Amino acid sequence: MRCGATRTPGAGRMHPYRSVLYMPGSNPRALEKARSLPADALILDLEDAVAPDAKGTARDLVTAAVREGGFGKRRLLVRINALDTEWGRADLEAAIAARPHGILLPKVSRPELIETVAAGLPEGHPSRVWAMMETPEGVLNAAAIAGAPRMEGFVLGTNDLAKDLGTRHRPDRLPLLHALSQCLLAARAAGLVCLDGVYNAFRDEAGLEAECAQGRDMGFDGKTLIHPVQLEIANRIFAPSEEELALARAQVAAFEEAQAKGLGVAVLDGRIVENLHVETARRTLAKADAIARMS
Ligand SMILES: CC(C)(COP(=O)(O)OP(=O)(O)OC[C@H]1O[C@@H](n2cnc3c(N)ncnc32)[C@H](O)[C@@H]1OP(=O)(O)O)[C@@H](O)C(=O)NCCC(=O)NCCSC(=O)C[C@H](O)C(=O)O
Ligand SMILES: [Mg+2]
Repeated sequence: MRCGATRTPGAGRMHPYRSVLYMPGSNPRALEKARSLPADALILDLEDAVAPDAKGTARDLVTAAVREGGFGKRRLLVRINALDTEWGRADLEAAIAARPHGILLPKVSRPELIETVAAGLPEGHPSRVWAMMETPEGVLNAAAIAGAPRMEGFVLGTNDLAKDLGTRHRPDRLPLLHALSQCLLAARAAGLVCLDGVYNAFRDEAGLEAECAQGRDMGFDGKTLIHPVQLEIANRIFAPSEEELALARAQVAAFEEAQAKGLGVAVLDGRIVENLHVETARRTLAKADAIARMS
């Protein structure tokens, strides 16, 4: 999907990630409901959404749900507790045994953590590694983390990041923009998926829509979400619009026509269309196809 990435895209890159819904692993009703919700991916959470005395139950529920399946084309990530907590090692072992699409590690600050987890995945194991980017040290090490083995994606943890940076929450997210951009740069350089953080006020539709549009314009693949009511907005904002698709088709057609005449550049409505624009156009069309395949 990310044709401009410097690494050959894996199968995960061909999947849309417009909407990625967290659900507490301790909530069987939410786990069941998730099988029919219109999310591109799900994060079955064992970390912050789960109270300490429910950690063991959540681990059992989540791994049973992954094994049972029934989630259709939705990709499944299991977010485990940090390996230096009392639950982390058991979570990792259980997640490896359950074989979700991705194992999401919280509060990743250094590439060595990814290397350790990747080394524990048996040869040919299907799970890829994902990193929560939510500590100042992690953001500073983003390129090294992105380049670590088995990595497939970054998830921005904007709540933890704001806490550690001491920033205030602002609608324009100005205090976080440097960190968001740095993680995006690192992810793109390594050909990874990159997902924006959550919008906490889940009943505030206008606020969510604005933040999704900002994340989309920055280049994120999609938004992480905390409540099903947020799905429609993320799915709509992160999908190519009809206007974008029409432009993409026209650019491809104009360029192919120019090429047939032996030209390297086309002109469409007074603007040049070069190879690189066609690459973007084809990516837009491929994204729409991938979204269509979700239903
Ligand atoms: C925020 C919530 C606690 C609200 O829950 P609730 O009051 O139950 O909401 P509703 O009554 O409106 O729910 C309506 C129905 O939808 C289901 N539901 C609710 N949330 C989810 C969900 N996330 N996934 C699936 N289904 C969900 C309810 O079960 C109801 O179903 P029904 O019975 O059929 O009517 C709750 O939404 C929630 O717990 N959300 C997830 C919170 C979470 O995961 N937080 C951790 C991730 S965020 C984070 O950690 C970010 C990062 O690390 C950072 O640092 O930024
Ligand atoms: Mg967090």
